[in-house]
Amino acid sequence: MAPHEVGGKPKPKHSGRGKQDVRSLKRKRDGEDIEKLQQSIEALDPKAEIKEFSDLPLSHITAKGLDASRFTTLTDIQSKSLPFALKGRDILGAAKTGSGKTLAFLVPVLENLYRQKWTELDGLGALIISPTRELAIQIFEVLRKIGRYHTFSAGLVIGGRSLQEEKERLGKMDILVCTPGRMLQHMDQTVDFEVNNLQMLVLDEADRIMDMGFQSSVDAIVEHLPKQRQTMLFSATQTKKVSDLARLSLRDPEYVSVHEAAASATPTSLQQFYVLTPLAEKLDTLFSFIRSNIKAKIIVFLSSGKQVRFVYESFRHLQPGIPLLHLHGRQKQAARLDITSKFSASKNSCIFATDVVARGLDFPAVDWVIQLDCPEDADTYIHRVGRTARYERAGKAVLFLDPSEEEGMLKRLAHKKVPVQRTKPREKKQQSIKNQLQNMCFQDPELKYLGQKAFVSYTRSLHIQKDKEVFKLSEYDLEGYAASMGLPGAPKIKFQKGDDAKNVKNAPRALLSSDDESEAEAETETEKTKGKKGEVRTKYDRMFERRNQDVLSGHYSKLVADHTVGDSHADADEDNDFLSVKRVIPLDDEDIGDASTDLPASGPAAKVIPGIGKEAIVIDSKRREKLLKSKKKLLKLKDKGTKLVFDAEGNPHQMYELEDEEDFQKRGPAEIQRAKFLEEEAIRVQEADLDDRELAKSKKREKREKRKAREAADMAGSDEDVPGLVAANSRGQDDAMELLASLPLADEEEGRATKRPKKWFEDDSDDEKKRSKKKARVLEAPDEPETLEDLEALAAGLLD
Ligand SMILES: Nc1ncnc2c1ncn2[C@@H]1O[C@H](COP(=O)(O)OP(=O)(O)OP(=O)(O)O)[C@@H](O)[C@H]1O
Repeated sequence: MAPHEVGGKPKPKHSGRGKQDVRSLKRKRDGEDIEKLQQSIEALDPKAEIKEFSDLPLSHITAKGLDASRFTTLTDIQSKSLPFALKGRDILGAAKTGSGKTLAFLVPVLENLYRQKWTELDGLGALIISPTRELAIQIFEVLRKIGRYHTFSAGLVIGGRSLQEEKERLGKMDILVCTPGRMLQHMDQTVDFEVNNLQMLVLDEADRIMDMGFQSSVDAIVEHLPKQRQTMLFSATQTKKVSDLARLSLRDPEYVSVHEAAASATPTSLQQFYVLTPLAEKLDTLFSFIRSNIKAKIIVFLSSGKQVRFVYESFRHLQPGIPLLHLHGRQKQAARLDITSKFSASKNSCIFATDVVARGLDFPAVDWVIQLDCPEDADTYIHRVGRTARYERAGKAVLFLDPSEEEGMLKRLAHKKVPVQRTKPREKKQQSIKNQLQNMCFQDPELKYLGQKAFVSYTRSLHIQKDKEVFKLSEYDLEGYAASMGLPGAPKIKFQKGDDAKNVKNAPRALLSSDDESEAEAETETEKTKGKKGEVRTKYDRMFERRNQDVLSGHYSKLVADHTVGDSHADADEDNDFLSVKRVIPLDDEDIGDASTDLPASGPAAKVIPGIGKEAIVIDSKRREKLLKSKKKLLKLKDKGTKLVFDAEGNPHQMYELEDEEDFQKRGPAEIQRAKFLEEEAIRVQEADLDDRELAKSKKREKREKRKAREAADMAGSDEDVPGLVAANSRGQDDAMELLASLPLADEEEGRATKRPKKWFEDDSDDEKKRSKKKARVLEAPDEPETLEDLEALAAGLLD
């Protein structure tokens, strides 16, 4: 949480009695102010046409904050809802994107608490719920700006920080801006978090909160709150669903829907177009568009985080000449904040984003909103285009439609009063990036893999769309799309029945399997680690829950086989795959040389691939790959090498070469030659044996003589003493007993071992393990080291 004193102005210092006088005077004056304010509010005609903030009965500190933030004139939604909200009425507010809804609820929050002289001793006064972290941060920033002269403390509860730290500060807050999941976690877990006194509840982007899978969280939050309170719901696309009202226990709410009678549901300063581009051409069209708008600020919406990552990564390589950014829910919070502020600050850049993250965000001066993947419904369309043409600024939006989507989507947009007109990309500006993408995917397996995942997630999103009049899966050219992404084929996908696009897409991340892309924000720590019944789910549990586990592995093995060996034998056992990507690597010397890149594997996975004549290796697990990063293991796989002998002319020969058959015959029958060879060799061995014996004898003799000489020298320099103590004295020990005393006794050794202070992380079993390890090591050491490994083992034992 980022706690913050909303009003942070230093108070003037006074001393003694003077200080008390000033305080009581101030209190009296504030009391009068508040009383006057209250009267003005009661007298306020909520239907009066109010144009300026200065015409509203606001406290001087809120007025000063608004003025300092340069807010003077009211927007439509502010002018229509503020009088009711200031009077404490429940509000159901709907207004177009970028029309100033944030101030429409923040001003009443500050004012109504101020008039009640709210302090932290009263507990939490207002709770503002937002569907996404980014939007919550944005609301909090506006609150800080306009509330800078107030003395309320306000906090952000959006997750991503230490729960404990948040817990400690929660009790001191007057106003909280939060995402639903994290808030609920605190309500359930934080002991002294007092919400019984809450005065105001605000739901920004209420329709989104409701259909993003947060219903149950919101229900649970509302259950903790007192029934007597003011509730305000704001959204760009208002629904008057009775069920929603019942759930939030709104009391006689005022419907403020400023643009209901307007000719369009989108700002009039927004120009909206659509282009018909078959799926297989949309990346080309997008790239051409970006290339010809490199001085603009562009947002491109895609259907999933994987799509976002693939398009971002591949376009980055293509360098269109404009800074590229990407934003999706799988990014870490800090990275997301960094990206949003970079995009906000930039004059020209292009950001690829998913819906959930970018919803409600107020990026200044966006020129273009591009919808590369068709939105799931007209409301999503409205939210997306709402990122441009905000607060009286101009903006343009382009929707990319596959011919099969055209009729259905245009019908939906017309129904929601969204005026779009068809436009065509200029032929001569159109350029194809298909070949480049193919090259890139061929050279960079990571990118190809990303492309495959993006393809799968996109296709799946089409499958789970509810509106089958718009999304007709069989009519898309999916093979063509895969090819346009640079993939050598379309991965096969098994679809699950009964998936609901909105639920899957908007459900909190934790509720989905890790393969699903969702950017919903209400991820709680408990949800993250625990399953439905509260049991802890491990990485492996999640792995087993994944759908379409073999989609990519099967496809990938095929690709690799096609590309690397041109033979399908490589994936003969692909049916046994478990989400594994096999890489087939021909085993030649260069491959072995570069152990850091593609490593061949040993063991059962090694196969001879027909067609290349060499042993090739299938890497089917990370563990195997890691194991093989040892040069020693690699050497085993390498050819052993052959010993050569050189003749007088310096020509190399094998140690044993077959001699010419005719020469051999000339020397007589084979049997006689063999007997002769054996006789000669026996004589040679006998001679060699004599030499060896002679050598051994002379060595023994030499040793004996040396020992005698040493003993004679010792006898000459010592007293008549006990021979056993000679060695001790010869090492410079004055008293032989000293040496003996310093040696441990057999049972003392054991005693000392038990007395040895234990390291805090050791336990008895560790000791035992160590001891048995030592024993095992000694036993394992071979009597006579034969190989390099034996020598190493022996050396390791000696060092111990
Ligand atoms: N009275 C005002 N005077 C000048 N600028 C304003 C005023 N009210 C709001 N704005 C500006 O208009 C922009 C849009 O405001 P805001 O984000 O509140 O819109 P919104 O209706 O909540 O949009 P969305 O539905 O997309 O979330 C902001 O940049 C804000 O600073």
